[in-house]
Amino acid sequence: MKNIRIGTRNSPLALWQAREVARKLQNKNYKTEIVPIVSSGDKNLSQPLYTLGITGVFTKDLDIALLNDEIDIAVHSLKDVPTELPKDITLISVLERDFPQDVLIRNSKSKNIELKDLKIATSSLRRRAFWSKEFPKTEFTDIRGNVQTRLRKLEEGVADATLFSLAGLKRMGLKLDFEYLPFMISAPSQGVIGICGHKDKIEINQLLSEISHSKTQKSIEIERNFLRTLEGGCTAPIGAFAEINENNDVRFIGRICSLDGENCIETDEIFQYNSEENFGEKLAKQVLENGGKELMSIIKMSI
Ligand SMILES: NCc1[nH]cc(CCC(=O)O)c1CC(=O)O
Repeated sequence: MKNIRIGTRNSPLALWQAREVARKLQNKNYKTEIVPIVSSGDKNLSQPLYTLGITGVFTKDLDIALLNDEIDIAVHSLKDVPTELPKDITLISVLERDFPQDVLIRNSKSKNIELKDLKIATSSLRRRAFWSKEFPKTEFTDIRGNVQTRLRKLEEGVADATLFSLAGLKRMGLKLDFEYLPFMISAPSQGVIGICGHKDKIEINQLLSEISHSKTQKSIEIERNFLRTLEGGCTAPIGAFAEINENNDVRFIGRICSLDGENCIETDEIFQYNSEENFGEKLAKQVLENGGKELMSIIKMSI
C-alpha cells in the first residue's frame, strides 16, 4: 500500500498532532507522509466553497486539500471542526482524549494577584463568558496566534494571565505553572484529535477507524450533538463535557451563557449510554426549553 498522506496545518501544535496520528498508523505497520497545507487550493475546485458546505476557518484549507486529493486524511483539533461537515467529508476517527481542562497561565509579574482582579487575555467567547460568570468585573483583551505567540504576548504584558487548553500545553511540552479552574467547562471536543477523510475512500477510512478510541468517540458524539442542536451554526459561549466509565455510565455537563456571563443555563446529568439514543440532542432540547431558546437569540444578536 502507498503512503498515507496526512494533511495538517502548519502550526507547531497541528504538526505535533499529525505526528501523533502518524505514530499510531506506523504502529500498525502503515507507511505515512506528513503534508503541511499552507494555503488553500480553492482555485482547483470546480464549485464555489459555499456550495460544498465549507465553512470552518481552521479547517477550510484541509477540506479543500481532501477534495482535491492532495491528502488522504486531515488531522484537526476536533474542537475547531464545525459540527456540520462539508459535503463528501466525514469524521472517521478520534484519538483518546487527554487533558480537556482550561487552565490559567499568569505572566511572571502577576503571581500574587487574586483571580477576580486579573486582566485576562482571551478571544474565546466561551472563556470570557464563563470567567465573567465567576468574576463579573473582569477586564479582557484579545489575543491571537499559536500557543507560543500567545505566551510571548503575555510575557510582554498585554494582560496578567491567559487561558489555555491543558492538552495544547502538554503537547507542546511546555512545563509552565498553571492553575486548574473548576468553574470552567471546556469546549465540546476539547483535548481530542479528530481525523477527517473523504467519504469515497473506503479502504483508508476503514483502517483509520481501527485506531479510533471508542470511549472518546462516544463522548464527543454527545458533546457535538449537544452543540449542533443548540447553535445552528453560530459561535456562542457553549461548554460541554461528557465522561464515560467502564460500565458505560455517562456524566454530562453542558452550559450556555450570555456573553457577559450573567445569564447561564446549565445541565448536569448522569445516564447509561446506549448508541440508539441521541443524548446530546435530547439534553440540548431540554436546555432550549428551559430558557435556552431566548438566551440563544440574545447571544446571536450580540455577536
Ligand atoms: N482554538 C485554538 C485551539 N484549538 C485546539 C487547541 C488545543 C488542543 C485542544 O484542546 O484540543 C487550541 C488552543 C487552546 O484552546 O488553548
